[in-house]
Amino acid sequence: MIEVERVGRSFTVGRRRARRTVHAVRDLSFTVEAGEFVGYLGPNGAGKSTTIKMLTGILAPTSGRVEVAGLDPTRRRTALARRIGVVFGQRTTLWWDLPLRDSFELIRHLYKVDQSVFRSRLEELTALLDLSAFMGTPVRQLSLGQRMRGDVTAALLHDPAVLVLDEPTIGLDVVSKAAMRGFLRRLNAERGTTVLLTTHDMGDIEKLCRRVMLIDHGRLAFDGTLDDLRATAPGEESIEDVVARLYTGRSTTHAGDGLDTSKD
Ligand SMILES: Nc1ncnc2c1ncn2[C@@H]1O[C@H](COP(=O)(O)OP(=O)(O)OP(=O)(O)O)[C@@H](O)[C@H]1O
Repeated sequence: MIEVERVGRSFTVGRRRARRTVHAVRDLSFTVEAGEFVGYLGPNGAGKSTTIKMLTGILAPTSGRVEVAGLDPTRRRTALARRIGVVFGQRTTLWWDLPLRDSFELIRHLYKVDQSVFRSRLEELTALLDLSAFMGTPVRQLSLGQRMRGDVTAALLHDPAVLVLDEPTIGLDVVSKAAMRGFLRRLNAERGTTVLLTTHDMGDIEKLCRRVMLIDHGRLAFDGTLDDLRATAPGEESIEDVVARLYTGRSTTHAGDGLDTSKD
């Protein structure tokens, strides 16, 4: 469902003499099969957002090949938009001044979702995400948790095969977080939606992901199951500590995972 083959993305920053190249993503390869729920971890600045932008067609790779749901994201961005849903927890894709209901209606038009499909999908998502109390509320007046549920709904109205989530639980209280996780788990288990999740919340990873990929300095530093991840640091008690070890490069390499924390 997602194929990333030897992908690199660099940026030129600074002016004149201060000009330099930032390698945000380097020689990155991985595959995500249909129906998987994969956590995509990495410290700040590791290259997660850059990867997501390449998967969704916002950025073109400098080198290598990306394919999502059978399409090249950069060349077929519009076609791809019908097959994937994207949620950026830090920003909304909804219209700030419009009631939630109207934002959904606009999305229906943009994605050309059939009216009857839209109605039944919205009804289902409204029930699952408990939206009815604030459907008529302008997005600017929604709480963060309500807005996030609205954004997730917006990303799923066209029933995409792939859902890419960039920090979907950021800032949510424990109850809202649990509800969001429960919803995502069901979406993956019952509808078979493929999910790629970026988060700094290890609770998300433990509760949702069987497989975890970890990127550091633009390179894939780990790809394995949650148990494999724990096995990289047997002495550590929590998954936070295990991941912190990997981030700081103090961990010993887990057999076959090719941990690489070099900073060249
Ligand atoms: N448009 C850009 N121009 C220049 N440099 C960029 C650009 N976008 C990203 N970078 C750089 O690329 C590197 C990777 O950034 P990216 O946003 O992908 O990291 P991230 O893993 O998503 O981090 P965070 O967890 O903080 O969101 C960083 O060094 C960042 O400064």
